[in-house]
Amino acid sequence: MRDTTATIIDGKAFAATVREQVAQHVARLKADHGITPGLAVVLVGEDPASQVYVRSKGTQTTEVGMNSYEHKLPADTSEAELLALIERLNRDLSVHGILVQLPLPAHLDSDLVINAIDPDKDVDGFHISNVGLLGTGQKSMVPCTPLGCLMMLREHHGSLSGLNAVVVGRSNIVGKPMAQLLLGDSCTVTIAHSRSRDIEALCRNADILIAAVGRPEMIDASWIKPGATVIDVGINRIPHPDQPGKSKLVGDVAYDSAASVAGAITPVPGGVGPMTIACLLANTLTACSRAHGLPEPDGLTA
Ligand SMILES: NC(=O)C1=CN([C@@H]2O[C@H](COP(=O)(O)OP(=O)(O)OC[C@H]3O[C@@H](n4cnc5c(N)ncnc54)[C@H](OP(=O)(O)O)[C@@H]3O)[C@@H](O)[C@H]2O)C=CC1
Ligand SMILES: Nc1nc(=O)c2c([nH]1)NC[C@@H]1CN(c3ccc(C(=O)N[C@@H](CCC(=O)O)C(=O)O)cc3)C=[N+]21
Repeated sequence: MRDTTATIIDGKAFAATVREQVAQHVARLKADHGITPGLAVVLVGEDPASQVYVRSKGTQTTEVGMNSYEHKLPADTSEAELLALIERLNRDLSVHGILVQLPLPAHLDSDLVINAIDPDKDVDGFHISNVGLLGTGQKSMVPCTPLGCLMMLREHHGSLSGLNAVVVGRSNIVGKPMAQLLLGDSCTVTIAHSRSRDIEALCRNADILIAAVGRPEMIDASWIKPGATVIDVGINRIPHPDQPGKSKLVGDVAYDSAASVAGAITPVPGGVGPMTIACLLANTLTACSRAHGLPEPDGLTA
């Protein structure tokens, strides 16, 4: 039995250092070139959780010195209206990054909408061109959540080469791009999902375990190899156990249990979430630098 508990990987603190780097680059772009990066965020409908998230993106965007453009459209917006807005943002030279908040209302085809974004402005990295570029190891826009996870892993481990990585979840926005990035850093990658057999045993083989499932506290100590690094992507709001009527944010990992076995672990909140937003700002800066033919910031891309 290990008598130590895991190192906490502090995503909140790391995100603050990423934002500080972004802010310094933005200040230089302004001073030397008179350019201010701009991020447009499009929200369709009134999902309260999405509204909170969009608001915090807007605040952090202006805090690092970028322009933030928020477009809030009613839930019954037609596909043609949304595509017309995206076309306008594609042509707008003051907009370097475009993010369409997902999920979209059911009457809108999210693949069609995402693929209408200019791939060079696709700061989420969800456009099929960026997915293809990432999959073939070419320069692309890298999805923010997996990029944030990769940054924390590189910071903690140095090299990831040869490590066994297990990604639980195969979504287009987290699981699959995460697996591509880990493969790019020479991990041996396994992707597990709802049909995987003996998923606990697969996970117990992981030096790096990424949980991106959306099931509150599904993964506990018994799934984890002693000393492994655990990255918890899950954001689940559950009824508060002690305070009736209140809610609580938990990950896909049972934190206390997992921390008794893992070597390092990210908390929820304060882990992957803040890094996601910091990487969105980093991607916007990268997109702006590329658009103007200027050198890209070091250490902020994959
Ligand atoms: N921190 C952040 O910045 C972000 C956090 N999130 C959070 O991450 C989590 C995952 O998000 P996302 O990828 O969009 O979710 P999806 O619902 O799109 O994908 C979930 C994946 O988990 C798999 N899965 C579901 N149940 C099980 C199970 N019992 N055992 C094994 N695998 C299972 C699914 O498998 P199958 O394909 O077979 O159905 C699917 O591949 C959510 O909690 C979300 O809120 C998401 C984005 C950003
Ligand atoms: N086009 C698009 N791109 C996204 O990247 C995207 C999206 N749509 N839709 C929703 C998911 C979810 N997501 C989160 C980002 C940050 C936190 C975050 O900062 N969480 C804080 C806590 C926030 C709170 O207290 O509610 C934390 O974990 O510490 C959470 C969730 C990005 N997503």
